[in-house]
Amino acid sequence: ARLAAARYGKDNVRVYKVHKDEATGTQSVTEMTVCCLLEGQIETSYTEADNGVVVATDSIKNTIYIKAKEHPVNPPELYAAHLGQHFLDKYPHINVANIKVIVHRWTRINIDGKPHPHSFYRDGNETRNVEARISREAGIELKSAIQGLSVLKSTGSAFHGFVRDEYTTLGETWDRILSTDVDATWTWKTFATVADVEKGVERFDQAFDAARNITLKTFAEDESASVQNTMYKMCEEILEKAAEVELVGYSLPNKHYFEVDLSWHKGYKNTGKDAEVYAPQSGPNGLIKCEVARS
Ligand SMILES: O=c1[nH]c(=O)c2nn[nH]c2[nH]1
Repeated sequence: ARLAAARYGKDNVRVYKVHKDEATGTQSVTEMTVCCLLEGQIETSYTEADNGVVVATDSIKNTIYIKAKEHPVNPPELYAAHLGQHFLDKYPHINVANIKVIVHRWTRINIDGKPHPHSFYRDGNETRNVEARISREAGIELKSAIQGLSVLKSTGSAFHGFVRDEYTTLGETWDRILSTDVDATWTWKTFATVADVEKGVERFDQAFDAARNITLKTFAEDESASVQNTMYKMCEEILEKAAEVELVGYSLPNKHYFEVDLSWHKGYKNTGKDAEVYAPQSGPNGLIKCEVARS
């Protein structure tokens, strides 16, 4: 037998960092969950119980906190780059750091129309994520994402003209509910160094805001002919907006809402154009995926 692949580290490292603006007294908070897995000349720790090559996962966990103290945690793309590069700089035998940063939402509370200086609420399970691969050989590869942004539209979605054969029971519709949990990713050009990530660092927040706004606007305004076509439009717009992004992807569950026929009860009309009461389905669900490149 031979070791075909290996990476190890610490997962589910929860980190919180507060920024206190002395001038205004306003405090800002960031909460994230970090996974850091290392690759390199570590084979003998698996094959020969040689722990001399092992940077303990406990030390990796410590490093995640230390780098959060030393460096900004925003944007998460920059924090991930600093954290990953540390392992290559410190340990000659470590050649790749795989890092995932999941940033949770703490949205500032508005009290009587005024933003509160140090109070926040969790507005949804939506997260902003970064997956980074920092490699001695290939440089810094960053993939940013929005996950868990649940959206629904009560009309403005159709699905008809699809294959009809002896396997088909689904009726055509020109007016349906569309509901999904957005999982959008955008992959950046490769950065050679952390300095290159840092130069023009505003690109990351700008791309996140653009991706989120484009997703919501296109979802709301597109007279959707299918999930496929609507998500493709989102990809095109994000590519247009973010020059240094090379690839955009979506993975969207189609969370079905079934009409409930109530005609057996006093002849109630509740289907087609009279449908008001529906049965939201937990499963099965459609799952539509795509990746769109610049050209
Ligand atoms: O938008 C949709 N795309 C599909 O491929 C599909 N299949 N059933 N319903 C569907 N809705």
